[in-house]
Amino acid sequence: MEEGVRPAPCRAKGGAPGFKVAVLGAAGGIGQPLSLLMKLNPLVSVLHLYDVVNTPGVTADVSHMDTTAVVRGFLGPNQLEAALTGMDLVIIPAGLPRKPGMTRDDLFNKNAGIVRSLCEGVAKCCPNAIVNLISNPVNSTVPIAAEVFKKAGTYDPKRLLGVTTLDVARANTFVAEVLGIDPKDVNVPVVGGHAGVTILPLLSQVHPPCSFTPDEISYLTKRIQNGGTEVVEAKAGAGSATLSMAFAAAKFGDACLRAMRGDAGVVECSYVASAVTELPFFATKVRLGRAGAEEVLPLGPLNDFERAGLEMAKKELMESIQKGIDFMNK
Ligand SMILES: NC(=O)c1ccc[n+]([C@@H]2O[C@H](COP(=O)([O-])OP(=O)(O)OC[C@H]3O[C@@H](n4cnc5c(N)ncnc54)[C@H](O)[C@@H]3O)[C@@H](O)[C@H]2O)c1
Ligand SMILES: O=C(O)C[C@H](O)C(=O)O
Repeated sequence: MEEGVRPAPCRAKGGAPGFKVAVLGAAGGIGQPLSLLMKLNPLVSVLHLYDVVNTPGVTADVSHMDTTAVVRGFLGPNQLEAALTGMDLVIIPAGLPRKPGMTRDDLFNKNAGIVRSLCEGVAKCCPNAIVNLISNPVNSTVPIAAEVFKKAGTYDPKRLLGVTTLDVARANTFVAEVLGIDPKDVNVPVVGGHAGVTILPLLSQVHPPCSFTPDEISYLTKRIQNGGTEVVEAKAGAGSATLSMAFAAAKFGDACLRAMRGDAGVVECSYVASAVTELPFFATKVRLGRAGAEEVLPLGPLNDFERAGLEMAKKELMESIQKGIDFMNK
């Protein structure tokens, strides 16, 4: 018979410098590869993995990677407070994913309550943590989180960031394919929100500067807006983007940590409280700093096609934002 795992007779290790990061929903399709990627991040000294199922196994597995971060697992609501206490960065991919035929908004009824309870935990146990919110529908879950923090008296708009990095990753990939260059050399700002027409790639502002034919603009805009659905349909009922999302979340989390360390010039697109439009939340480039989204950058010059897209995006976004706010005030 195999011997059980006994506590190691180890000598005390001095706390490694670095940040304490929690992943909520760590046993899920995104959560598992995201936990692996955060365990690889040298800026992370402590990694807390929380879920309502399967965290003991995921934690045992990830903790055997010989990288610096100390990994601890937490299972179920009774352990949420322990998972969150002392955290600097909380990444939230908890909640249901889409199946073919569903919109992200169809997830609202299940995921709104999950995000509310997790954010109540953040407000109580680590009110100064920076929150990276992934759970869909992001256009509504970020306003829900803001309302939770307002009710708790802990709201700092700079610290609440909706993760739209996957839209940028897709835009960079598809644009690079059309231009025949390496995606790592491409940067496409994607603004608005994270669903359908609210995902607005600014192809007039692509770096390196380039121009597209009307056909290319139409193809690229549709493909970027439809990227999530492309994966949902390809997975045919087995969920939505997990691996590319874990990659994108790890990239965004790393940008937040570098900025928290004091690195200058860290700029990423994110869905945040914003005065760039008349809407209370909007995704644009933001400059990240020690306190989170320290500066929300303007849209920059838009062409006629993008201006028309912006109007469509704002109409849908307004409804999604209001739905989130209403959920918290009913
Ligand atoms: N922002 C984005 O760009 C983006 C991209 C992809 C997916 N998503 C969203 O991310 C979410 C997760 O997707 P997934 O594919 O990992 O789903 P999944 O079902 O594989 O995993 C979700 C995990 O959340 C856990 N969970 C459920 N309720 C919880 C709670 N109260 N507390 C903690 N954990 C809880 C589940 O147990 C599960 O392990 C979905 O809402 C999906 O739509 C967002
Ligand atoms: O499309 C989804 O439902 C998941 C996610 O929002 C994505 O863009 O891949």
